[in-house]
Amino acid sequence: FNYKRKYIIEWGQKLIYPKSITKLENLERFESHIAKAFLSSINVNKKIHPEVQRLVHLYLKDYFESSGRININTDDASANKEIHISKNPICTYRLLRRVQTLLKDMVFHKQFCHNFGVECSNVAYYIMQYHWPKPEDLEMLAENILRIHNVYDLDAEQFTNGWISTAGTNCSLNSIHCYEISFMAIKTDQFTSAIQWLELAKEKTLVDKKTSMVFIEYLLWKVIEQHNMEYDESVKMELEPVFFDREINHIQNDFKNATKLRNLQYKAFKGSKERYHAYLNFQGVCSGDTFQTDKQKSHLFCCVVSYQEATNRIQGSNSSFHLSLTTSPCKHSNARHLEKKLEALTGLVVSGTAAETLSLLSYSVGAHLNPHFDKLSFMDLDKTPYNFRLASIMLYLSDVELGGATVFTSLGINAEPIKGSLLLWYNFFTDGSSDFDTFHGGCPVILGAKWAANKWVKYGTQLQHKCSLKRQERFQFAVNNVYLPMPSSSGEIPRRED
Ligand SMILES: O=C(O)CCC(=O)C(=O)O
Ligand SMILES: [Fe+2]
Repeated sequence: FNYKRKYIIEWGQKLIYPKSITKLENLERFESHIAKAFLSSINVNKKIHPEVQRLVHLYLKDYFESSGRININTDDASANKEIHISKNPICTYRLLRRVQTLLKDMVFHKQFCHNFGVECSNVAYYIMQYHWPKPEDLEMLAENILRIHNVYDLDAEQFTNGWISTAGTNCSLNSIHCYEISFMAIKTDQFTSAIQWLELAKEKTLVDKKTSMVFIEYLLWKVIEQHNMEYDESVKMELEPVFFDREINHIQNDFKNATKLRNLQYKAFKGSKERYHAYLNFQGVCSGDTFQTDKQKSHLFCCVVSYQEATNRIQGSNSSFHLSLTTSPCKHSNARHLEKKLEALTGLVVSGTAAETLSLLSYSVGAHLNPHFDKLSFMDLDKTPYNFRLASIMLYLSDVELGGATVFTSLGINAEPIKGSLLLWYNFFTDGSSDFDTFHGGCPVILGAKWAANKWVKYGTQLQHKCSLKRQERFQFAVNNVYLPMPSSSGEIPRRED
């Protein structure tokens, strides 16, 4: 029992907030309860210490200003148990920041527990289990926001005002938040982004007066100098770090007339199979671009097969982005059921040692996975061809509101995650050589959460698969023991749905 307790606490502490969907959701639920409790006790209340009262008001104001909804009516927002905040990167930033600063300041006031006994004990109980969000949590979330902004090339003003795509919320960022995000950009040498976020901070300061304009301007001056120092015409087409296409003048918003190298470079290297250009193509394809010819498109198969129950039970695990549960074989009785379905679906043996144990993935807002090959397992110490991953089967366990596609950067394919569907590809050709077109990654989740699972099928035991002496021929897909029709020379494939 003791061992288990220790394990749970350590596990909880290791998983930092921005990576863990379940932790973020728990924090959101906890906060909605505590906000409701504050509201009711502050209305009834007795004598509250004026400073505590000020802190509680500050906290509640922030909470109701960024509760993840468009129409806020106080009761509705705190009573509703639905998850809103942790599905939106801006709301999540506000949530973590509020708990880390405002709630902590309030709880640590020496009069707080005298005035709010029940709430005091509830916070203590929560913190025992999950710990306070740390500055690193907020930094990671700021990086996620920068990533979403960069990869999808979003309009910064709309984004910071709570509009993402067609989804609006009441969560917005003020001048201090924009400054904090620019600071993260400086810290990670993303000077182009830092300039944009500082300009935003400057504009917002004019209205909200929350930061020192002089300080922001000074910082902006320094960042522009840094950008200009590192900018050099001759490195324009080198991919790192990312700059604008010219030096920036020290006049307001001059960056708006500069082209982002991200876009120039993408134009120049779109579709390039060079590994060096993969991230550029990742950004393009994540943003919805595809660059296949019709003939190439015709090689993609889409078939509907009956496939339902197996995925539901796996949800709810405390796995975080790319922290997969590969080390513990799934003992669930559904596991064999799932394996059987996968075997029928693919014609591959996926049970026992023929495949790796199912591994779970989860992506919270802003989380992503850089482009890579699957062909080698990082878990297996024995890196012989027996353990190579012949095929990757990826199951989508959830829908994602926005973003989170799986993209193949040299093929220019973009697969949207759809709950209950799976994506299957071979990492090798039938002659045993690697298929370099399988370079792929997971796009940042913009809104919502993404749950997926991987079943990697090992090369070793798939002897029933015909090998070939022909160079670079692709394996066929055997669904329910029937090989799917391959494209004809005209590129046409008969459609098959069963
Ligand atoms: O989440 C995705 O879309 C890709 C995941 C992946 O490629 C992997 O886990 O190896
Ligand atoms: Fe992968």
